[in-house]
Amino acid sequence: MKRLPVTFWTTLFVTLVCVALVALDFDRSWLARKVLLEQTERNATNLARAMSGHADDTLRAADTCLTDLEERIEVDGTGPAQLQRLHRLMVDHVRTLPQLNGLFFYDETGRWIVNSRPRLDRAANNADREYFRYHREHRDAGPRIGKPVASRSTGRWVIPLSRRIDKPDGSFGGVVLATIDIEYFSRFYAGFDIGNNGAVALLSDDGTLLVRRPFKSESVGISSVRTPLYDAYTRVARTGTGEFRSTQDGQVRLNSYRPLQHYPLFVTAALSKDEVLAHWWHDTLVRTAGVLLLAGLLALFGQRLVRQMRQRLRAEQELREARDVLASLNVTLEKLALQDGLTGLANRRQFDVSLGNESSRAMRQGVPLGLAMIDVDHFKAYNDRYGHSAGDDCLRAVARAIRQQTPKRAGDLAARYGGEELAVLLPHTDAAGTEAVAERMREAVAALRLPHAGSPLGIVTISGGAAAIVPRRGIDHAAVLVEHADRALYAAKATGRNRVMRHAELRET
Ligand SMILES: Nc1nc2c(ncn2[C@@H]2O[C@H](COP(=O)(O)OP(=O)(O)OP(=O)(O)O)[C@@H](O)[C@H]2O)c(=O)[nH]1
Repeated sequence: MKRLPVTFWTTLFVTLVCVALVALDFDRSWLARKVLLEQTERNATNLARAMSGHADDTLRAADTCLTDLEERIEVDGTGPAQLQRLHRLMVDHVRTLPQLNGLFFYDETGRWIVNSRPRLDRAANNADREYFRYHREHRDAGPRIGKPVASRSTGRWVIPLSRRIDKPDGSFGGVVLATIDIEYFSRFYAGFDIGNNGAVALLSDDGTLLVRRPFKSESVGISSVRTPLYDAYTRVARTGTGEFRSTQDGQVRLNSYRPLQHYPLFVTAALSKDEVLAHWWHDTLVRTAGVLLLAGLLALFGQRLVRQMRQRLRAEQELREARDVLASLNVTLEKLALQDGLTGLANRRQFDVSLGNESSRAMRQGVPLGLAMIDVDHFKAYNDRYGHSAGDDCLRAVARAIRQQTPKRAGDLAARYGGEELAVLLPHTDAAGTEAVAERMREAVAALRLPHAGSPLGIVTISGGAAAIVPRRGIDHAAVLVEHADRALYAAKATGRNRVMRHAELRET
């Protein structure tokens, strides 16, 4: 499988980190929102429970007064002394129970008989009130909670709580009424922290709105039957929570609703979802902006890093290629510098270096160093007859034959010494050995049988001069060796060519 480049992994890593950052932040925000909404729902439920208990207690205290009054009227009658006592009792109750706006007793015609007010308006008549008509027509003994009305005696909004009075014969004997101040509930509800857009309300089971915060007098007594909240209360469950849009102000709220324990009423506490989530939105937007900025910076740095890595990798690749080109160029240059272009043998420069090195080595080791100087016979004539280019070909052929005959020991070197003159350096070789090698070379060239009309033999031949010395310190042995070999070559030329001569002095060494 192809290995993916490091830039790919870096890009992948940076991308993953960025995505993980954003995903973690999103998850955290969503969890915070969930927790906040759950907390809000719990708050609304606790509020509804407190309201329900409070309303129950409020009504029960008022109802207890009514039961007390009912019993006294039915047992003691309504003589002047009894009425006076009833008046005192009513005043007492209203003083001690802050929720009570007033206590009243009307006879069977609706006439005001006694109440908790200091002055009694005997001309007033409440026979037209809904609760009065109800008790006149129904015999049930339980208390009745009526629709809120503006009190005739005080002008304040009150909730009527009433009970029927029976005469000893069981016929209708009038109504005792407690009016409960809506203000009392409003004051209690004002103490709740429901934010700016929260709402709480007390409603009767028939859907009539009794008290609401925020308070609007035109809302008191209206019907909530066609609201999603009432629908849920009557059709789904009498205790529950839900998200409903208010028909009063159009706000979506988290509602918790529950009935009163002893009276046909229910309460609802509703907290505005938008308001609850406003802080969360603010926090989330600020943090998300931060996280996005961070991720953006990371991506930017990552991108720069990857670009730099790419550039570096490209530069490294280019460097490697340049180095390879340079290396091969160097090899070529080296070869060019050390090789003779025409014959492919070592050039004069390499010959001189090798001669110096081998001479020193031979001196250190005390061994002989042999040198054969070789020259093509009558080469001028060859050139003249066959042309310079053919002369070059001839030189190449001679060089090839000499290279083939050059021993392959370390240090053995065949070189073009200059013009048509060649030199063969043979370390560890004495004069006889050198002569033998040169002789083999001569034979090999003759065996080529290259035609040479300018030569008495009719073929290309070579002459060789062989010499060897054991170099000693203090003398330029290299120069001496070349001179000896040259002299031997000269002798070979002088004595007829196509032969190899050994330098005479060497025989003495
Ligand atoms: N074609 C060709 N000729 C060369 C080259 N180098 C030297 N020569 C020729 O080799 C000839 C050498 O001639 P000489 O040194 O006078 O002697 P020769 O004709 O070989 O006669 P002997 O050496 O006495 O047998 C000259 O004519 C040079 O021009 C070369 O690279 N190519």
